Amino acid sequence: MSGPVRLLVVGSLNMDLTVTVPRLPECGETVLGGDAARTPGGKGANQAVAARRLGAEVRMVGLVGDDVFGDQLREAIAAEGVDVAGVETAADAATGLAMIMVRSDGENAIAVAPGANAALGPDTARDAAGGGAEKALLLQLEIPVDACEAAAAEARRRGMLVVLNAAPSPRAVDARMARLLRLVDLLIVNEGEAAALYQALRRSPGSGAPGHDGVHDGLHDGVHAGVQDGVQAPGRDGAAVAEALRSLGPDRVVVTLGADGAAGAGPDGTFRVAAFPVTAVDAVGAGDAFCAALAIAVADGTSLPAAARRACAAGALAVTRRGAQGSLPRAADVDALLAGEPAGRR
Ligand SMILES: Nc1ncnc2c1ncn2[C@@H]1O[C@H](COP(=O)(O)OP(=O)(O)OP(=O)(O)O)[C@@H](O)[C@H]1O
Repeated sequence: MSGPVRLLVVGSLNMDLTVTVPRLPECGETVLGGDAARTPGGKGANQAVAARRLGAEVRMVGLVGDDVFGDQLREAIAAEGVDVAGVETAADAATGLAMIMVRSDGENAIAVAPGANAALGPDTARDAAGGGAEKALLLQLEIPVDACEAAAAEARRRGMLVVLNAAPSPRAVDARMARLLRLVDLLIVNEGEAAALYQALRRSPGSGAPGHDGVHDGLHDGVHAGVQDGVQAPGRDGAAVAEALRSLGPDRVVVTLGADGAAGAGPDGTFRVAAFPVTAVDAVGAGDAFCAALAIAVADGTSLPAAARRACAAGALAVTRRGAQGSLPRAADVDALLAGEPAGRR
């Protein structure tokens, strides 16, 4: 490796308010929970911290509100060593807020109030991508799509690797989302996000997406239904779905499959990566650790399957600990798990 990978994250910062619950409430129901916690989060900030802990040099660009949460978020990621010069304060906006419920088996449900994140404009995003010497740009969908598009276009013009974690799930692939996807080199989605994009792909005429055989398959051998907002995942397996999603633009696509690992597709074909067996405590942060690890490894020239294996190790370690940023593993932890040391020894 020729020094640390330099990564730019243009994305969200949220304060996470987390309550542990014995089960996730039904509509109209109140469930009495246990401990509550207030911790720094937001997919952008989480992935920035994850990448930093995994050894990258990271610059974050985003917006917080003019309030105490905003100051706390900026301080939290600065304390991790992330460059926060591009994290600005939006006047007249509250800091983004995420309400998280975590079930005892680690599964979660989340509602986000975007606040200042929604005010991040395309000019700021474009300037961010044009103003550094990073090798890769890492984006998520907790900021406006036109900001992502502006950053991605500029990053691509500069020859950077453009990575998009299409989370939270896009509700529709409208013209702007379609344009963004065509600017992306590496797309990372979980099962629900993959299902939503796949459905959109199949609805578009002449998409070339494989047909549905009438069986309500999950993304991976029928283990999970892959349902998000009523959308049924139609593919037979994650690798086939990843391959189909390449027709949206990204050359490389990786689908995360929770406790079943990940699947992907690239110019060299499709692959599956098994999950590392761990005791799940809290799934929050797994996706963020995975995305950061994958982006760094691919930016560093690692093959996609090997990068996905490393990312699975990072994701597995994140589920063994509570919280979002607090649960993110360090490079040495990932190296140890890849070398066969059981998770939790560190
Ligand atoms: N229970 C688990 N055991 C082992 N590895 C896991 C487990 N859950 C997640 N992972 C790892 O983390 C990766 C990301 O997890 P997942 O597919 O749940 O993403 P996500 O839905 O984006 O997560 P998040 O809940 O953080 O938003 C998986 O591909 C897998 O490698």
